[in-house]
Amino acid sequence: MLSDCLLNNFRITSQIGSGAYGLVFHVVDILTSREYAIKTVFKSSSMDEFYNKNGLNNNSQVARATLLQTQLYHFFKSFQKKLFLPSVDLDSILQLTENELNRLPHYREIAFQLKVQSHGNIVKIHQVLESSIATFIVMDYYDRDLFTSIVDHKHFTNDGVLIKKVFLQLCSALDHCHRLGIYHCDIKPENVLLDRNDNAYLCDFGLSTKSKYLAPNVCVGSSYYMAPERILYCLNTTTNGIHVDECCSSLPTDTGDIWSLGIILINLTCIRNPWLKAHQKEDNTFHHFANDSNVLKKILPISDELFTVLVKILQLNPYTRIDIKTLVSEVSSITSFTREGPLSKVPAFSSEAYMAHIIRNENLYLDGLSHFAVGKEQQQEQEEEQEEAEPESDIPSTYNSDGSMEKYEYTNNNNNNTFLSSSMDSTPYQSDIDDMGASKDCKFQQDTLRNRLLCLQMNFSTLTDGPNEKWLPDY
Ligand SMILES: Nc1ncnc2c1ncn2[C@@H]1O[C@H](COP(=O)(O)OP(=O)(O)OP(=O)(O)O)[C@@H](O)[C@H]1O
Repeated sequence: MLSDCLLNNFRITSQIGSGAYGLVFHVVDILTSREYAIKTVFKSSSMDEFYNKNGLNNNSQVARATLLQTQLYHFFKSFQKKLFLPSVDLDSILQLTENELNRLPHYREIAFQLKVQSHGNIVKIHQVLESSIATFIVMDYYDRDLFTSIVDHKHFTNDGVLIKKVFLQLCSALDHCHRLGIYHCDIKPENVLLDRNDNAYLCDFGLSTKSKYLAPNVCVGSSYYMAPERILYCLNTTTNGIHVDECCSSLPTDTGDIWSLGIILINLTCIRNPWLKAHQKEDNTFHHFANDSNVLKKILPISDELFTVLVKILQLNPYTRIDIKTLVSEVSSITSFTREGPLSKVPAFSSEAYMAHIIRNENLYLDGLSHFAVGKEQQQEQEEEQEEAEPESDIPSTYNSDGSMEKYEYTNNNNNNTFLSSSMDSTPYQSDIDDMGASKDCKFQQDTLRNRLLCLQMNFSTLTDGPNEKWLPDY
């Protein structure tokens, strides 16, 4: 419905996702032909107005997505399908105070992602465009998510090295977020994207928080992946293993993310979830696991080695859960994921292989090196054995012949200091270039468009002050 609509220099080609408050589109930059994803986050005030005006209730997810599409379509249509919107200076979003973020909750997601996106395994935001009904977040585009890749493409069933690579990259990204005081709180395969070389990128910071501690039973996240203390936190030491003296009004947030990593490790190795939710009263399987962790070995085809690691992750007591650094080290050195089949034998990562896969987080890499130095000879032997056993054609095509990965080019997008603190009217307006698609080869018009976009960069204060106040939702 929205295909062929133009948003600045981005042509919308298709819708690729939808969530509670927004829609995600695949777009192509008509100036560079590069692909991007644009996440459209609707302002709740404009949503409420729309629902009220049309006498609708906004409970169903499908109904919401359809209504969001309709609302956006009408918005584009009123500007002849060509919107020209100002971009918000990214640095100014990073400077927003807690008060300002409370007034603009959808900017919290953007601010947190901007804060951590220097890490190579986190989806990068390039621009934020503002309009009266929604904020448009321009991000790098990846055509697969981890869920589709695991479940539909069965991409990991035969490749233990790939499992390690993706999982360790994810650990690295999360460790980076935690070091910067950002806790994701919605780690799940749908929120991990993959590029053509099977590198992982964490996205959707919509539920992330800066709170180092959360109250027990704060139900945040997605049910399969949520830690037990977020669902049902009870004081009974005999059923949940948490010592009474450790029960308090708040529990660490980071260990909740680590629990979710454990479920993802099960997804990657077994293509299934262990339980529907970590609720002892409502989920029988989880209830049995809480009483005896050996249940995991009965319901999943996991090796003893993987079982040992999983038990350290899926500790009911958030204080005794494994930390990310140890987790990285243990998963790196694992030699079997399953009891039988292609994942029953996987190579332990040498320090070189580890470096090639996890180079994106220097802290994690440098601190983890000592672990690999010890067992290096043994690992070399294992690798040689592996080489002998496997024909060269079994090496995934995403690796170079020496086993290393293609270098990821990270370009820093800190060119926003060119913004003008413009006091212009920020109402979206139609582009005065008649057909931007047809003007692709015309350098003059391209330059005009570029200049136009540059001039339209604005400081956040221009959105929150004066005449632009009308863009702010009514909280
Ligand atoms: N940068 C991207 N590249 C490609 N696809 C993306 C990108 N960002 C998001 N998507 C797709 O859109 C879906 C929804 O995105 P996202 O999770 O950010 O939105 P959301 O509104 O927070 O959704 P939810 O409410 O389900 O968490 C993702 O699961 C993914 O499939």
